[in-house]
Amino acid sequence: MTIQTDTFAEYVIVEYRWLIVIVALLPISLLWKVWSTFRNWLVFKLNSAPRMHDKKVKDVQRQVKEWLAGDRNTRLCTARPTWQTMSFRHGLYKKTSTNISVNLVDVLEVDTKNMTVRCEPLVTMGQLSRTLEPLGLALAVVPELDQLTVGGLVMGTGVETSSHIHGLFQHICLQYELVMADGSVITCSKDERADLFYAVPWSYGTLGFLTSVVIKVVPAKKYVRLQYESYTNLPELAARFSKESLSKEPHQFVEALLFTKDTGVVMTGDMVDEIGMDGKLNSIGKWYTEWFYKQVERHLKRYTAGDRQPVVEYIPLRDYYHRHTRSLFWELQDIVPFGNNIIFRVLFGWLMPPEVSLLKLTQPKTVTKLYDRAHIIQDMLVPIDRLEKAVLKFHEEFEVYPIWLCPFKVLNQPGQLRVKSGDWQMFVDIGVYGVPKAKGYETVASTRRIESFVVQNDGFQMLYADTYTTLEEFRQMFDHTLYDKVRDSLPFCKEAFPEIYGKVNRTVRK
Ligand SMILES: Cc1cc2nc3c(=O)[nH]c(=O)nc-3n(C[C@H](O)[C@H](O)[C@H](O)COP(=O)(O)OP(=O)(O)OC[C@H]3O[C@@H](n4cnc5c(N)ncnc54)[C@H](O)[C@@H]3O)c2cc1C
Ligand SMILES: NC(=O)C1=CN([C@@H]2O[C@H](COP(=O)(O)OP(=O)(O)OC[C@H]3O[C@@H](n4cnc5c(N)ncnc54)[C@H](OP(=O)(O)O)[C@@H]3O)[C@@H](O)[C@H]2O)C=CC1
Ligand SMILES: CC(C)=CCC[C@@H](C)[C@H]1CC[C@@]2(C)C3=C(CC[C@]12C)[C@@]1(C)CC[C@H](O)C(C)(C)[C@@H]1CC3
Repeated sequence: MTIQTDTFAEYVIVEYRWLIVIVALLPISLLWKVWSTFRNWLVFKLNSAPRMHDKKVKDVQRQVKEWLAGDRNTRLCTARPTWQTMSFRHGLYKKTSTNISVNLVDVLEVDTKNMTVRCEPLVTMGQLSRTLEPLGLALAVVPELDQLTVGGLVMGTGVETSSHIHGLFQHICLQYELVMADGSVITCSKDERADLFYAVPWSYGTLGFLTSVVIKVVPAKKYVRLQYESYTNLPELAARFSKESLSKEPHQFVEALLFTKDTGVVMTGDMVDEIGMDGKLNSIGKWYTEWFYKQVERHLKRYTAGDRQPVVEYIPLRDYYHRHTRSLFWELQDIVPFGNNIIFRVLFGWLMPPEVSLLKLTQPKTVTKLYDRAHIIQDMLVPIDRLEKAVLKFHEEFEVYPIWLCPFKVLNQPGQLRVKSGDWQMFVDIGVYGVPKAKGYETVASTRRIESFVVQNDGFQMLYADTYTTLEEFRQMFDHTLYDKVRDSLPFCKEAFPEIYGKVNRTVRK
């Protein structure tokens, strides 16, 4: 890790964090994975979940009604411990609010006729892709870290390399079932209580408690045929990336990784059932294989060394979906520096990655301090025509590589996201995760400058990471018109839940 430390103690804690990870976290993570995989399998096989669902929803209602009957001097939030979530920080509001246990963890029904899956909010992406794969199905958008939950992705947001076709996670959700602040259970969809349906995404649990979601699925095939095209010039890379994202007949998956300001690899993929003659099988999910982004970097190096042929590979579908899980994008290299070493991979690779929740739970204060000072984790979402300009601005302020680029469509629907005109607008997610090398980098000031760049360019920010915006700026970034109207109309809603900003701003997150 290239972070500078002030004291020797800090140095030891940071440099040897891997020791704690190897000795304690990986074995505990393994036990947890074995237990939860077995439990999910058993519940789904016994098909007990649909019968239990109503009972579990009633229990959520009971808790809300108890709060209603009391003095109501606290607000409500889910009881999911903040260390278990995929957000970067711990939400302080959990300590001061009444915690409602929404312990709903099951896939309820796969409807192959209507091509939907109904599931409960704590179902994870890994669990869903594992359940759907044997049925020849997949979610239309599979946010790639497999500990992400359906509830978090609905109430926050989810984006993936098929989002240039299907939109964000919210755009593949067809119906929500919620327990409201008055204790009632309601469902909403585009045809039933449409205002509520469109206000739920990005509401961060401030309208009601989600208890089930109906999500669109698509037919799946065995492999993804992935083509890697390397570039050594940003305008050319940006042009190729945009053209593919906006094409009338685009590839099913589009993604790019930038390794410097001027070099990167554009990846386009399609599902196929057979391995063609133009490429080899690459099972990137196997425990001994090199981390995915390192493999991509190798293609770029080969290209700059003079081998100009685009490379084609066939990747098993589920391996593709979870391609960034094993290395948590490139965040794990700072925590387990030798994690990608061949000997480590062969011996212990199957234990990776440690559970993010356990990493969060055991994070020493010193590490938090260092991440505050010298680490950036942000996903900024800007219209795709600003891609080049945005990369240059990110380079100036952060200089962090790799940069993740993922195109996504925002449908022109009511809600928190603004679209200029037409039925939809194409955006790009620019993900920066790592240690900034830019001269004069200062976490708050640099992030504030990027935030205002994003607002000026009609973009917005993912809220699992830190936002330093003021309430006014936040309301400028996200359209609150429908959200405010819905909150005004829902009984007890304002008493029960803070505004979104009250749950995501930096001062309520530790
Ligand atoms: C007890 C145990 C023993 C294992 N032994 C071996 C072994 O001998 N050889 C071996 O190859 N693997 C081994 N693994 C790892 C496992 O086979 C692979 O990680 C597989 O991808 C996990 O799939 P899953 O659905 O069982 O688990 P999951 O619970 O879905 O995943 C386990 C972890 O692997 C990650 N993961 C899941 N699928 C993928 C994927 N396709 N690509 C990238 N990451 C993924 C997830 O992020 C998760 O953290 C072992 C795992 C366990 C729990
Ligand atoms: N590829 C991608 O798209 C990625 C997305 N992310 C982000 O990660 C987050 C998801 O992480 P995850 O750990 O799954 O979710 P979290 O537990 O962090 O939940 C996120 C928010 O959703 C609310 N929420 C979750 N479940 C319910 C429910 N049943 N009812 C009401 N509110 C609920 C939470 O409310 P409360 O605070 O009350 O618990 C919280 O405000 C999202 O913000 C997502 O954008 C992160 C990485 C990648
Ligand atoms: C939209 C997309 C694709 C987002 C990808 C986000 C990932 C890079 C994020 C999600 C969770 C995340 C914030 C996390 C971390 C790194 C970046 C992650 C993995 C780490 C592991 C960094 C190290 C920290 O000590 C700590 C353990 C708290 C966090 C946990 C969450």
